[in-house]
Amino acid sequence: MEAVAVPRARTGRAAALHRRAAATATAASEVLDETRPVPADQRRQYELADRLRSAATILAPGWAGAPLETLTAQTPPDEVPPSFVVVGTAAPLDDARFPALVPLLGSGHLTVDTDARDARVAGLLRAVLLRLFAATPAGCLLVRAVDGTEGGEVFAPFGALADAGPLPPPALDVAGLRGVLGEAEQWVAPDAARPRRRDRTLLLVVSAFPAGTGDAELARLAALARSGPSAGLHLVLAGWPGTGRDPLPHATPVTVRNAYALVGDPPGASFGGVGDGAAGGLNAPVFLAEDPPAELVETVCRHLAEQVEAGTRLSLADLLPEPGTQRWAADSAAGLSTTVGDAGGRPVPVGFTELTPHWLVSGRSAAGRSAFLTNVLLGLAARYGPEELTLHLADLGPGEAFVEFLQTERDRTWIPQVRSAAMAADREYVLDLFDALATEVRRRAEVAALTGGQRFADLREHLALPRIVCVVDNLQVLFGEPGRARSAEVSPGGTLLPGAPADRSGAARSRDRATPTAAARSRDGLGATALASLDTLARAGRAYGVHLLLAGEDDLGLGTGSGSRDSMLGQFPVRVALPGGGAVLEPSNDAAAGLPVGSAVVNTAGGLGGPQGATRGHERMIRFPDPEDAPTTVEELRRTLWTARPDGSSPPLVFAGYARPLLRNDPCYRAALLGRAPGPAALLGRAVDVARSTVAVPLGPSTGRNLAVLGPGLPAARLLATATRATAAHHPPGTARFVIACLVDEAVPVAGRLAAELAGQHAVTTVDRSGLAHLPFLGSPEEAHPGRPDRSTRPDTPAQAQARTPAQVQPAPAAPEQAGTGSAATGTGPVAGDGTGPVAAEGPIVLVVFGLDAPSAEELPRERVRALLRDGPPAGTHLLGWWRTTPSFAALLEPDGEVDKLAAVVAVDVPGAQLAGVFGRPVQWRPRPARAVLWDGPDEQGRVLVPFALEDEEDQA
Ligand SMILES: Nc1ncnc2c1ncn2[C@@H]1O[C@H](COP(=O)(O)OP(=O)(O)OP(=O)(O)O)[C@@H](O)[C@H]1O
Repeated sequence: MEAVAVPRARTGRAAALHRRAAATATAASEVLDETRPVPADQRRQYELADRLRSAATILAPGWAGAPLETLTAQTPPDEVPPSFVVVGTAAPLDDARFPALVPLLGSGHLTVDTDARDARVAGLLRAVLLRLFAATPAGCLLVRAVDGTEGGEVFAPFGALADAGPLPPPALDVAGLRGVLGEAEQWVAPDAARPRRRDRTLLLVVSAFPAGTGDAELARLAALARSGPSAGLHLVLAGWPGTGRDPLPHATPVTVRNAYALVGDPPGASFGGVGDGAAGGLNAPVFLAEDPPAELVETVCRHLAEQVEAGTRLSLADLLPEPGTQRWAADSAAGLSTTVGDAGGRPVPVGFTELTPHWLVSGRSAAGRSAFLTNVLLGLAARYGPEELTLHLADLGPGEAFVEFLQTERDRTWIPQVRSAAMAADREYVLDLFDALATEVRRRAEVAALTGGQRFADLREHLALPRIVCVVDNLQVLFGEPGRARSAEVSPGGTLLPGAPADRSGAARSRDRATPTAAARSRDGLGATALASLDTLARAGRAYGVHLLLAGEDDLGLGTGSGSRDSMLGQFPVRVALPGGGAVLEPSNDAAAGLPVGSAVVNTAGGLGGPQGATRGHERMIRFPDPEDAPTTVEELRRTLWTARPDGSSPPLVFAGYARPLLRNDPCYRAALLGRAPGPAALLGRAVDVARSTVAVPLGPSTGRNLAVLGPGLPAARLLATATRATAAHHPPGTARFVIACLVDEAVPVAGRLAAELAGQHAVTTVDRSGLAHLPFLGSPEEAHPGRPDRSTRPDTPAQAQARTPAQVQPAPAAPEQAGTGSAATGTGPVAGDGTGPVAAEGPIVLVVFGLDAPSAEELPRERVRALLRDGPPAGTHLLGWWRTTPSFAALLEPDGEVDKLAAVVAVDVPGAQLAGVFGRPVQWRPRPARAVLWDGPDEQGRVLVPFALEDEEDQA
């Protein structure tokens, strides 16, 4: 019984299980029926699949939709990005299949409900990315990826695209996701200043949302989805959380099932067709696109990277406003902004505003610093007119800089925003530039105070106030040793206009480079003064539209790398690190390591770094073009801007540290020749300053209005000769008398030429040493004033002197070569005291003596020379003298006497230490070629000047 009962029971249980299974199957099939595509009429399915296959070859040809096995890395892209891309194979029947296409680029987005931790989804993403990259012309598709899967390897096969730019390494965490969102938001933000390039598309791909992704990020994605398609932004989001959240706007949703996937309706359309009554979506199961072979992905990416590198070389035009946009349309009230380069296909703008007032740019020599600066300046000049922007440019390094902006001998156009420019500038020039800018800041501050403390943007409503950008390159020289960067004394161009470069050729940019040394760290007095001025200017300038762009090597001598968060450096939030320029970033920020030429790290947070691998909103790696590759663009831009310059614009004031000014071109000299000088003066050269002032020693009728030239060599003698020529020009021809004595052999040619040249204009008498000793105003008291007590060392009046001259002054030599030092009488010159030349009878007398320190000069009693210096000028006699040794001049000073009671002193090649004895205080000056320093007046700190070159100086050398 028992044996029978058991099978029965089992049978009963089996029957019950069967019934239950049948009921489950029925229930399951009811559920599945709701979702599984309902098989339609078979024949129709075959026909439809056939038609859809044909349609797919048209809608998604080649890389967009063809089977991968039919494609190779050499298969070319289409001319425009594909509108559709295949996501899998739809199979309404096992043997009726067609490619499942979705619209993406140009129209919408794609979401997948499952993330890439499911290998099929990872494969789908790689397949879609591969197809889109390969189907789009190189450089037109930019992808930003977020990979929240463990290990973050979903996009690893695309690594070759990282360096080239189209697909930077993916963001791996939520901070990175936010960075990518920020970038995408910028992409869609309407911004007139940098219109989007219409030939580029940004695709944001998320393989899985990183841990910590919250509602805020998802909401930002939804907002991007709404505005993206019309702005060229598209999203592919795997793991898009569907539950409790609306579908992503404008997206085609893909839902992954166990064996297949379902493709929902694309935005604004239905697969089912009108009136089909289907629940929506493609009415067929879709087998997702398979993971493409890794080698194919790598080959395609390598190929693409090469094309991007070669084919999308940036050109200067990419940084300028699009052709056809209105010139100088931008307003600088709120700030200036220009495109400095390109980050992964996106233009990168950087500005000068109150928040980012000043920039530091660093790069080693030949790192493209000039190229970067030129791009920035041309970009600004193209956007902001002269009423919005003024530029001051200075380069402390040797060589010709900023030539693109200035007049040359061959091309007289210039960039009209440039007010001043200096190449191979002296440190004193930059100091003067800072002073001039500080004065302008004070002026603006005063106006602001008068108008009730208005801000810059408001002030502009009352006043024409351009923003000012001051660029100083090779700033480290300012804090280094004086003269470290000096290279050439004479202009390489030889026949330069004063201060004008010979041409704008690239060859002129090859420089004799100065390398900063550790010694540069110890600032001298001038360096310390410069730093203090810079500090003041940086702080005060930001609120008044005065901006600094400081460039150079290493830390620019500012100590940025020391870790000190100095508050002055805090005024420079924008840091640009070119190759070798990582010192302007925070020490822990190694973003600039290994940069190639033509790229830079642009950081707007004072060089601060951020989490490794994360996309940093405040930092971009950019590429920038070499403007030398686009000479025509530069040329056309300069000409266009110059043509549009406001009426009355004058060219920039240019200082070229390697050039020597010529007397005949000097404006004060020309004015003197035309009788328009304010008073007699000796002109020495041009100051090392922004205004390019002529350095003059007025020779009025007051005590001590003489010139003492100190210096051991011929440059000092030449300076004396030129100063004398200039003095002569201040007197109408024939109204002055020049008495020239040369007591040292080496200056004989210089003195002779001078005498010959002046003889055509004035009475000139050349005397030797004994003639000098017997001059009425220098001789012994008895000789000078017979019968008069020697109170005074006052010389004869000019009339007295004139009365005595024929007897006591020897005529000038017949030819310059004959001017000598040995004999008492030296023959007759073309103009002499014999009344045969254009002789001045009553005019001032200028006594010019070369070599007042010579042993023969000892015949001149010191007290007589002193008296002449002190009392001669009121009586119309001025001494212009050259002392080769400083002590011989210092000996003329009375104890506690002030030098300015005797003469203005100009030193050529005399170290500061030797001058202390003359001025009674320490003098900081290291002589350098083609520079002199003038002290004229009791409080004079010494004015650095470039002495005039003699026209024939090279012959004489
Ligand atoms: N974006 C670029 N891509 C490729 N080459 C570049 C780029 N910019 C500049 N160069 C080239 O690099 C070299 C150095 O450029 P540049 O003169 O601008 O450097 P620099 O840093 O100013 O040099 P230095 O200050 O030492 O004179 C030049 O031959 C220039 O043509």
